[in-house]
Amino acid sequence: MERGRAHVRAFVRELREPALRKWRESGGHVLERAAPGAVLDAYREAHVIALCALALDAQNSALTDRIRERNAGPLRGTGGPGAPRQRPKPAEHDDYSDGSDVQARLVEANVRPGKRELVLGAGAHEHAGSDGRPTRRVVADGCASEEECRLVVAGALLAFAGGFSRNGQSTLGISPALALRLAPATAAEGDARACAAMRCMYLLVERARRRTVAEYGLACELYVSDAQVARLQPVDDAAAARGARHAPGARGHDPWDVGLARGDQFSYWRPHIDQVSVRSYDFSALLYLSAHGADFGGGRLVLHDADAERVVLPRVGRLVLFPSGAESVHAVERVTSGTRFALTMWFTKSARDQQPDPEQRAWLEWARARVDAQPRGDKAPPSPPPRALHGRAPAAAGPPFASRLDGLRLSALCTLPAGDPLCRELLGAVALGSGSVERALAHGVGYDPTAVVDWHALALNPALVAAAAADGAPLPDEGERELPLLRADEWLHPRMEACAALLTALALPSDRAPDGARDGLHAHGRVDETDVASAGAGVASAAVGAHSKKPRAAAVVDAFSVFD
Ligand SMILES: O=C(O)CCC(=O)C(=O)O
Ligand SMILES: [Fe+2]
Repeated sequence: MERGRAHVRAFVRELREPALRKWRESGGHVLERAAPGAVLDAYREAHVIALCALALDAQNSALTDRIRERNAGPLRGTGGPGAPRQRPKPAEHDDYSDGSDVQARLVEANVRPGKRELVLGAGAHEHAGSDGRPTRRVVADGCASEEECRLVVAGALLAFAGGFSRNGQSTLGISPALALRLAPATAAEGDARACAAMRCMYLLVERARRRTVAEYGLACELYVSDAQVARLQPVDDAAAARGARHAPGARGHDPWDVGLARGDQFSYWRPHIDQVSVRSYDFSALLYLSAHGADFGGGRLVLHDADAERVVLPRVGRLVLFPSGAESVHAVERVTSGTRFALTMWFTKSARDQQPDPEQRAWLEWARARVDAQPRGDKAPPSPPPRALHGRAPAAAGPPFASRLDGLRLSALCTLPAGDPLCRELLGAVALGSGSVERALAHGVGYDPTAVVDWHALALNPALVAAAAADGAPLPDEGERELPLLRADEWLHPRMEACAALLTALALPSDRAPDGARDGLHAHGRVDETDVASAGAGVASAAVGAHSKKPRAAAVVDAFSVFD
């Protein structure tokens, strides 16, 4: 084990510089400009670890491919777990109508060169909108502090680690799934630091919701319909035209260019009406987390009104509000350099269309109570909510997860998007105890609950590695840079073993394939088939020639991949 750990440490040390470079390219430069503190350092370290894990996964799959080639006959065309996946092509949406005649007509009428341009400064602005009807837009500065904005960016970066983006755009839904991913359950009660970014996101959404109620003098209740962190980066036209996915900052494919984050199929620079995408949206709210000019070039918000283009320049902590309907045809100008981060929110008057997740509601209520406590100067802010899920309290008092590992497993599972049926089922299962999680998996992805569950397989998920580091890892300080990395070796170690085993297998003469691969694995020592399956399902299946029997772990991993 010690020798293995030394390898992991050497590996991480070697990858540290390129991983840090990647962190900057994926948006970390926004944080560096503002001299990050200890918490942000921890998020950056977690990101570096997640990227190292991703690089290992990339190595694993490259090796897997080579072994599959070597073992060509029996494995070719079987569509086994290691085979390239056929993903459905996203629908083309660039005819500017989305099936909406109103949007098509208003874009045609209002998006044209030569219009005068007016910059909207801070304040409330009343004027005729895109459809000529009077409307009110609000630009409010200082709605979030620099520190809050940086924390949200740090958390989002961690969640985006190694993820693809589409058309330079990545979005991160703020949901219970993300809550579990960024704030493993064991940290929720005791360690505010680990879930600081998540709480901050909820707090800011709630602040924006209240501000919208106040600015529009609403007598009715207003609910959160959707909320996400959006990252925009420059993208080259040819790739965008192909709808290609990019690793942020990458020019071609590199070891980091793997991931699970969802890209958005829309081009953000395309003029649109928010209500056309989701009918129940009543108000759109944007809280900018990085600054036009300082953090990125381009990226201005443009409202295409009948008489003029009204432009908003994003600044850190600046909130923009506008009704989501036909009065607000808008687009974001292309980002030409750097990284633009925004918290994008949509509110609805319809109780039916609010975000339905019970845990999220519990967190929102907590956030509301916290906002209430602030002006009163209460010394003790309310404690975070218990994890009430699907109307059921956790099985026992105290933390709902028996161990830290339990929390981490579930945080990995919960990288599924909120609203996804499997995600729902899993979240519901959390409330009932881990036996039900297995049953939910059995139902959702054909996981075999009677087999011995090898949860270690979930170490494949970069979020889990990141969570391991974010969850209570000692904060690095000068001279102790490696502390979180040492903890990460638990998670990286099995993958290192798998890589080494595969290399051994590759060195064997090809006439011994496919058994050669299996022998190679055993020859490597401590690695038996179970270990290898736990280190990488795709790797294992190719390496041991188990193409006809889908390993359990692969079933779980596939479940993630269909949603990305
Ligand atoms: O980020 C912005 O300024 C606007 C984003 C937007 O229009 C959208 O996400 O629908
Ligand atoms: Fe929009």
